[in-house]
Amino acid sequence: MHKLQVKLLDPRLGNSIPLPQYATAGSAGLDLRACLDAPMTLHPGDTQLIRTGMAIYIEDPSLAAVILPRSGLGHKHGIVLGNLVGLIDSDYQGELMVSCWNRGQQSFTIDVGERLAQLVLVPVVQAAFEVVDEFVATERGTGGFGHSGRG
Ligand SMILES: O=c1ccn([C@H]2C[C@H](O)[C@@H](COP(=O)(O)OP(=O)(O)OP(=O)(O)O)O2)c(=O)[nH]1
Ligand SMILES: [Mg+2]
Repeated sequence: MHKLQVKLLDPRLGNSIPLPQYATAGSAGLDLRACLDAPMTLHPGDTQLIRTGMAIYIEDPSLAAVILPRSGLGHKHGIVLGNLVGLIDSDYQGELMVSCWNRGQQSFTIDVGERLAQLVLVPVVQAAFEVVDEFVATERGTGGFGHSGRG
């Protein structure tokens, strides 16, 4: 298991609000919880930046983290991310924030400590551009955006 430095920025984290954890042995994501002072209602179309009460320092530039929606909240309640996906840089040391967007038709109340989104650690390959005049030809070439047809 990879070690990840974490700062607890809210005294409730690890006490009344559990620290994010993998729900099962095979889980890819750590559920991030809403560090709210009181329940917050998101009306249809609303977006709010919600604190998680914690900061991580990934440190290794060959890693990053992504914040993804939880499928149940997104599918059943329309609660997804205002930025669709959050990308956490390896050198970011600030509080992890979740942009919460109610894309649904009904208001939704986020409870204090509710699991809102999930954090997934991912490998990253940083690239250095090498400018060329021509690429080695491929079968696809410049075809894209449905070039290979449907079905
Ligand atoms: O959902 C998110 C997305 C980003 N971040 C933090 C970590 C990330 O490293 C930093 C910057 O994110 P990003 O590069 O996506 O945003 P930007 O708009 O390009 O801001 P910046 O100019 O600070 O890079 O904000 C979050 O806490 N939550
Ligand atoms: Mg950026």
